[in-house]
Amino acid sequence: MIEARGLTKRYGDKLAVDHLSFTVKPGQVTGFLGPNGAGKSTTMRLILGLDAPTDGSVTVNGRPFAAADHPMREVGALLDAKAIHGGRSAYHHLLCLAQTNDLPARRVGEVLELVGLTEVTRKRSKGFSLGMGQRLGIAAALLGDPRVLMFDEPVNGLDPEGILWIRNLMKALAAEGRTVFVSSHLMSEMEHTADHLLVIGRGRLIADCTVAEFIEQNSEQQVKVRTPDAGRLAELVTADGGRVSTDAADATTLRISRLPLERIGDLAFENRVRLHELTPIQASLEEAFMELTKEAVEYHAAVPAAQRPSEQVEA
Ligand SMILES: Nc1ncnc2c1ncn2[C@@H]1O[C@H](COP(=O)(O)OP(=O)(O)OP(=O)(O)O)[C@@H](O)[C@H]1O
Repeated sequence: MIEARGLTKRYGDKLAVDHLSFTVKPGQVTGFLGPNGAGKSTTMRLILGLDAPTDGSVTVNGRPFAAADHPMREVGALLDAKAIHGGRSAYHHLLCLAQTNDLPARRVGEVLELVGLTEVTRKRSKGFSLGMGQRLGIAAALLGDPRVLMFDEPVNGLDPEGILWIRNLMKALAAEGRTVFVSSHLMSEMEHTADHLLVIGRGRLIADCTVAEFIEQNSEQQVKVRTPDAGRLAELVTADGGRVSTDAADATTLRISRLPLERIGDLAFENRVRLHELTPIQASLEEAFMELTKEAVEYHAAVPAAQRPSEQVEA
């Protein structure tokens, strides 16, 4: 369990973390989401005692982590996978960590097997691919068999097989009753991995809920309609209180919100508008996240006009 109360970190004029209060519970994967610069890494560093808060507090299993007697047995963290001594083999890197943390040497072999690095245990980590480095970082996090695990952007730069592996590992660790806290700016990834979400923007907490609640609260249900009579249907839907957007590249397809799918079908039937498709669209976590954090993004890129989504026809 991780508990933050009024956690605040200021760097000069910059309020990187702004009065964050949250609880990360065991037995589930908690995704820590936010756009670039939102304060995720700073929060993780504060949890681990690598930085001191300007105000507020954070505890791991009821105590500040800096006070832990056996840190690696309490928390396993993957913050920067590249922060390893490249000249050492995977085996020696982990052995060194085990010895300095009073952990049995047999754990080294166990975690190497768990992360699938048994074949390269004697190889210098300098020659490791990004994915192998990530696995080695995770092996180090698991060395002390901790109840709390923290991963900062663990899938960055990984191939689909590596992403799937990390996803399944995190779920398995949570199913064992551990606390799993994972940061990402990849919404699509969290959608498949996290049970619970904490979303921050500009250092502030903007959502603390399940994935399903997050999508429901932050996005509109839409309906995709394909019809050879799109102009007529758009008029009917708009007159009935619906909101229509069209795709500049495909004049026969409409996206409709604010009207139930059944009502759209009835309107088409009553007015002899032929439909070729009528599909409900569940907004993805990515879309819900963009909607929620659009005010909290630090740096906006200009979008060329041709790439902007459709034009809106308001009711
Ligand atoms: N040591 C530091 N000195 C000054 N400013 C800092 C420092 N560390 C972080 N910041 C600033 O604090 C803010 C939060 O940064 P942080 O790295 O925690 O965000 P993040 O959510 O992890 O971002 P990203 O997804 O890009 O990694 C940023 O504006 C960053 O520039």
